[in-house]
Amino acid sequence: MNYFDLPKIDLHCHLDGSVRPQTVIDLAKQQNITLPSYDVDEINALMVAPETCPNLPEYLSRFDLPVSVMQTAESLERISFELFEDAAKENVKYLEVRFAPQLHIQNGLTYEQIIASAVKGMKKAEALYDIKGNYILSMVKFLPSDTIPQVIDAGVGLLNQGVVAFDLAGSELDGFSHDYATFAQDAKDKGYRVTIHAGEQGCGQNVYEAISILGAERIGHGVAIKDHEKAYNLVKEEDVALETCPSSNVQTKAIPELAQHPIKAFYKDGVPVTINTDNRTVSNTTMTDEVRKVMEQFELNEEDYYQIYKMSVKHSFASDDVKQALMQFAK
Ligand SMILES: O=c1[nH]cnc2c1ncn2[C@@H]1O[C@H](CO)[C@@H](O)[C@H]1O
Ligand SMILES: [Zn+2]
Repeated sequence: MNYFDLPKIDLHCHLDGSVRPQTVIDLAKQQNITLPSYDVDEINALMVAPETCPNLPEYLSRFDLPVSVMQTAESLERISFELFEDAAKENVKYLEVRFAPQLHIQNGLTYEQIIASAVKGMKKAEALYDIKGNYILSMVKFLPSDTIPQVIDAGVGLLNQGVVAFDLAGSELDGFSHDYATFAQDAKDKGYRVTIHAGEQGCGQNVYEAISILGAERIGHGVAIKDHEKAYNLVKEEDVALETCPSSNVQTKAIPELAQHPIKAFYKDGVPVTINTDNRTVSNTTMTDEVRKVMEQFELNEEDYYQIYKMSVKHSFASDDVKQALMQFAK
């Protein structure tokens, strides 16, 4: 099967984890930011996480460098454009990108400016390439939560015009959902869809709570439900799609090795699964690579692929028109 040519959908991709190394260098020079090196391979090596990290926090440390150059409207717009361009060039037809506006205020940008810049870059790419997209606003749990309502409000003006959903990202402590219930409710009341990182580093109970307390319609990763019957059953009952990111899951030790990824068992048992990159640079991957890895490791065929593709369409936060167009690519 030609994985490059397949139409692909990525529902879980972080902007700051998917920056071209050369762009980090260009932007640092423009902004007079000192880098540890100006060699593209060395910068790349600093941004790519090891194939197996000791843990998720070690993986997350790789975001500091790209985030340092993502503090202006121009840089956010450029990085957003380039991410959509890179994805379009490998036949990704629909891409939901997430990022944390809270991480981009170091030079005084407002949350509105930050969100608008990312959306502007996406729209430029949509006009040029055969790709559609949307933005998900991630709230990072390692920052104080008091600014979350401001981020939610800042995105409302672009809701369903480039912004679609609310997410929680960052390291995962047991029981975190209890601390974010009012924020997720606020987002839902204002028209956001909800996806939550859960069951990645943490336990299956976190997935159960992300759905039952935060109203998650999709779960980022969710691998831990394999050991948690209550969460597993709730995911099935509520038809919550798992945003699976195979390479990232190996790197962060969410699973010991790809062969032990539960994606095939989930798929065969009717759990809605999708295949995604998580971070194109930090995980040193592409959608083509992620699809290839899953298909070859688990001996899935073209029919299986299109089943998964259709699940991605169904569970995407795209408009009905876009979903209909995406279905045209399916066999
Ligand atoms: O796999 C992941 N799990 C949890 N948090 C993540 C993952 N990848 C990235 N981020 C976090 O999300 C922020 C916004 O994009 C990133 O800065 C990083 O801290
Ligand atoms: Zn993620």
